[in-house]
Amino acid sequence: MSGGLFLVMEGPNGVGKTTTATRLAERLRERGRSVHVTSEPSNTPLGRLIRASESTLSGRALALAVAADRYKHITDEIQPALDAGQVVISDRYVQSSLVLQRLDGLSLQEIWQYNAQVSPPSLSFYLHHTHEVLQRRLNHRPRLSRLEHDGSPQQELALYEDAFHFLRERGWHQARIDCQDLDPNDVVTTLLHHLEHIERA
Ligand SMILES: Nc1ncnc2c1ncn2[C@@H]1O[C@H](COP(=O)(O)OP(=O)(O)OP(=O)(O)O)[C@@H](O)[C@H]1O
Ligand SMILES: Cc1cn([C@H]2C[C@H](O)[C@@H](COP(=O)(O)O)O2)c(=O)[nH]c1=O
Repeated sequence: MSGGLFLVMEGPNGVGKTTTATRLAERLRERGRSVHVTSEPSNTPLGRLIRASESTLSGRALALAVAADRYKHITDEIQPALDAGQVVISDRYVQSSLVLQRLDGLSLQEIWQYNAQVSPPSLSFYLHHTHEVLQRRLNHRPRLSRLEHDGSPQQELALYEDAFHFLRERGWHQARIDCQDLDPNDVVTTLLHHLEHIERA
């Protein structure tokens, strides 16, 4: 992708994607960067429809709806921000589909078919934690989504590992961040080290 820098925050439910994306944006802004934080499903009528249909839209229909939202997200929001030289941080992207749609019964190959034409990010951060901590965080939530309820942190972690290897074989730039013993600021410091490395390259 041309222009700015396209970063993606991935990892199991409750690992800290949203927290980390927000704090990374703050730290980058302090360094004078212009940052656009976004998420998938997108904050558009289609993305909001997908979120609102979470309990009823499933399997192939959900996989296709999420992929359609992603292509529109790229053309309408991500690419224009990159063209304007911004750093774009997306809370969830393709690795999420390779996990969540698999939990919903699809194969990696089918999910990839729907996502094969997307723009690869400059760097995808895969946040990782122990299943015990993830389960504890989910236990504190007032309600769980259908996929959070149907899956488990252990299952999700195993599928995220598969997805990480699957994307690596396809040449995606990814960094696996072990968040154990790291508070949110430490996680962001680790991400910034990775960014310095890719921006030097
Ligand atoms: N590094 C961290 N250390 C301790 N707690 C954290 C850390 N990162 C996030 N948390 C806490 O974990 C909880 C889940 O964080 P967050 O909502 O950012 O996760 P998420 O991955 O975006 O979740 P979801 O995928 O379900 O939306 C929050 O209570 C947050 O404050
Ligand atoms: C990106 C993406 C999202 N989903 C679904 C799964 C959840 O219902 C929401 C994401 O909500 P969260 O607040 O970020 O946990 O969207 C999906 O099924 N597949 C995807 O690739």
